[in-house]
Amino acid sequence: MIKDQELENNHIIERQFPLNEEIISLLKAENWRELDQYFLKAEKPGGVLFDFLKPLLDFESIEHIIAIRSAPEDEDGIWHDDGSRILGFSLSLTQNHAQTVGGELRFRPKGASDYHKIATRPMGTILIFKTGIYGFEHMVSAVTEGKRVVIAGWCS
Ligand SMILES: O=C(O)CCC(=O)C(=O)O
Ligand SMILES: [Fe+2]
Repeated sequence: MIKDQELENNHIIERQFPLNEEIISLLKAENWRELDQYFLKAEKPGGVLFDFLKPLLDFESIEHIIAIRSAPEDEDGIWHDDGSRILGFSLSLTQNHAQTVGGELRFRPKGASDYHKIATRPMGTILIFKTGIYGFEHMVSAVTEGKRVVIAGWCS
């Protein structure tokens, strides 16, 4: 059950997630392994990410991946709905978002021709959105300049 009124009404919302020095130094060092470990802990009950998302809806577990897209080899993603997950999120860890072109998150009711688009967000911004369970789908467009780094994840 969704508990956040803004998420309920708007289907996709943007919040600021508190990033600490540890995350920022791991990012600068491109230490993806340790960064992944950090979020494995953060997404467990009592962890910072779990507790951050908890007020928004009822869920039991979180999974994540570190998704990196960079020009020029990047390609458009495909429309998808995150399957049986009840919520999707995309936490930007993009350090130079002003120099990053493309990498839009596109979001729409399944099969609609029009979509809502959100350019690559600054580091610390988290987009939280409804999945196919609620009749929505999303995709990420190709990064045509720069590099986009996000923690993409799902609540179940
Ligand atoms: O890269 C993103 O912002 C979202 C990625 C995504 O939708 C997914 O991995 O399911
Ligand atoms: Fe997704």
